[in-house]
Amino acid sequence: MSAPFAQIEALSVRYPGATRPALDRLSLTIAQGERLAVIGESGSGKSTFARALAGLLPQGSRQSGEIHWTPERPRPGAGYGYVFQDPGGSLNPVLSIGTQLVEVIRTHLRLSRAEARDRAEALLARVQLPDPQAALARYPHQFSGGQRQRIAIALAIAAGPALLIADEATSALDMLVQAEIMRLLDDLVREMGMTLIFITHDMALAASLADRIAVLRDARLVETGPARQVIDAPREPYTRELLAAHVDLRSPVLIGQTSGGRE
Ligand SMILES: Nc1ncnc2c1ncn2[C@@H]1O[C@H](COP(=O)(O)OP(=O)(O)OP(=O)(O)O)[C@@H](O)[C@H]1O
Repeated sequence: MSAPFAQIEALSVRYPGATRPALDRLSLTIAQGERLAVIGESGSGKSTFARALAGLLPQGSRQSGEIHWTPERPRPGAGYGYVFQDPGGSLNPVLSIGTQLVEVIRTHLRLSRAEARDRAEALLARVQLPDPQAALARYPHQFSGGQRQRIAIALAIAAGPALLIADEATSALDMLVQAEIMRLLDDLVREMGMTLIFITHDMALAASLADRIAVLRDARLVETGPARQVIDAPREPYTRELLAAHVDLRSPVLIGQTSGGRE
């Protein structure tokens, strides 16, 4: 394994007023540049794990255990970008796309307004948004769900983060659009050398995109290993159950098989 990016030791999280932990003594090492898929049923703690890594837990949550970051804890912007399931989580409905991108870019990079605008347009082109120049002047509601997610990705990567966290980034989208967005994320992660942590219900996506898979169940990490090994030879009965529930897993995945333009 290459150098560690985050060494997580016995990480537990309890939300305010909750009787049970949402994450229970999770230990895991994330390598620099790896693509880690976190899978598990609804409520198993996947988003809690992602939020804890990003320091985005709600106020009053109790977190214990340790996370050792190399070289240091990533901050929003150049440290990490976060893509939420609902692009509404990242987009401000009352500001134009250009204003939002330029603000993020200027907060994190020393660029003039004109340079930031050029970069914003280039980012929109990179996430394959049609007519990026015109898109800068538009507002979030003027785009489809898939396009909004592309814009949210552009915002998340605008400052060139070392880590990208994608929390069910495609599950609100139809299958073909999902595949296109995941392919885009895959390309961006390779191009920019980012570490990727992506949360999904979808074993097929995890199998096609991840180097490693972590399986959560009831707040605990039940299995982790190289993606192929977890898929082909799961150690835990629970992982086998998850796999069995995905009858389509061994059929060809959509990533790499679609062409743009479905949004
Ligand atoms: N803000 C919160 N306050 C209290 N409890 C919460 C909060 N967010 C999540 N929980 C609880 O913590 C547990 C883990 O939730 P989490 O959202 O991490 O699961 P998940 O695996 O991401 O689920 P999903 O796939 O449905 O998003 C669940 O029991 C959930 O109800």
